[in-house]
Amino acid sequence: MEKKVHVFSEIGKLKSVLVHRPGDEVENLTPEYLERLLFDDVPFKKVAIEEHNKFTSLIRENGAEVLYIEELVAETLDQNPKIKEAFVDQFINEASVRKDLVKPFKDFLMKMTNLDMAVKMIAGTKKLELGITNDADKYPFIADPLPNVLFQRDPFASIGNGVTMHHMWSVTRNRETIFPDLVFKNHKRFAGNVPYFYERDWKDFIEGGDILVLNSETLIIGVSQRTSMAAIEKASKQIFKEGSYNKILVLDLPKSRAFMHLDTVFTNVDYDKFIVHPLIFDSIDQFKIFELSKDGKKEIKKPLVDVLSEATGYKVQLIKCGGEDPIAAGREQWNDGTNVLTIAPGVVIAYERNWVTIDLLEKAGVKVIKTPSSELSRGRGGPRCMTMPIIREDLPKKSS
Ligand SMILES: NC(=[NH2+])NCCC[C@H](N)C(=O)O
Repeated sequence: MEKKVHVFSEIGKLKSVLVHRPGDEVENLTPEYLERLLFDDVPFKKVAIEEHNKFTSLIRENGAEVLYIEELVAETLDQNPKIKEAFVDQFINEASVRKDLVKPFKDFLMKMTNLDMAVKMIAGTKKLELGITNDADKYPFIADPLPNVLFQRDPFASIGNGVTMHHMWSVTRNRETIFPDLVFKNHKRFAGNVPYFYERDWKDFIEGGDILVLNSETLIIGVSQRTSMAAIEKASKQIFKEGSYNKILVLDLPKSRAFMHLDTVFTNVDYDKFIVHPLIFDSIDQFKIFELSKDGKKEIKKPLVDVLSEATGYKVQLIKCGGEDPIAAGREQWNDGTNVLTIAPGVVIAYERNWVTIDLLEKAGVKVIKTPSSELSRGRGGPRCMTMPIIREDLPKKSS
């Protein structure tokens, strides 16, 4: 199978996926920085790494290649030594490093191996590490940590054979897209073969947690706290022109942190099955559905389940995260109960803590592979958020 980007569904057998194993960045957090850095707690690194290793070994055991963003960055720089300095300059510039620290920080990074440097860029650098102990300014970092690199779902999205490279909603997360942008433009495996449907320096914000590749004709994208309608409309022009797509269903969600992305309330787990938060299920009136096509945008005034049945060609079943119990629904949604990674039609990896939702999925005939999540869940992201598929097998064409 070709090695570039190939993702024409949310459920086709997963063959290659991008992740980041948590590192020192999750220990470069204190309560006062959590809100700005968009992390909800301070994970115990040792256990977070063990949990992540377990998660990736489950993916491998099920037949997919696991790629690490920090390794791809290092390989890209190994293959193209001439671009290293410009990349370091760009990183320093985007990290808003204080003027007088630019030179020592650049020397510090340039001396490292490419892999150590990529890992360090994600981890953040403390003034202490450069021997600065009595700075008048008490802010401890030269460059902030990037704890949300754990969530590879968001900085870009694989759509068909191309990607949308995102302008992310927050200043802190927007720095993350420098890594995949470097890789897709310069790594031998991808360079010249991955069309962009969105660029990181376009102004409207969009994030991968809102993008769901339903099949080879239809995408579903959420308008959320993180993704604006303007960005979707802009991306749609490129996608309709260069991709195989002719339709984007837009779900206009309530804008809040608990529902920051579409995949915190909605995921596709089988040909005819979606897992949804009761909010979507019960309050269909609280959000609007639009259809974008080459002919423009129109509102669709039909229940979500009918819209999905039409788009998939199956009689769609919606499975409620947390079932009928509003406490279980609220708790499990907060811990990413809807945020499962589908690794083949009807087979998902889920956080084992969300047992009410897991039980309902199993009753609906979905195979659930459980993965531990005490520490991984502290950043508010689940198995889907932690992964960006690079290759999925195509789904068989539906005969009827
Ligand atoms: N696709 C997702 N739901 N990603 C979750 C990202 C969580 C992350 N802490 C943030 O606020 O951005």
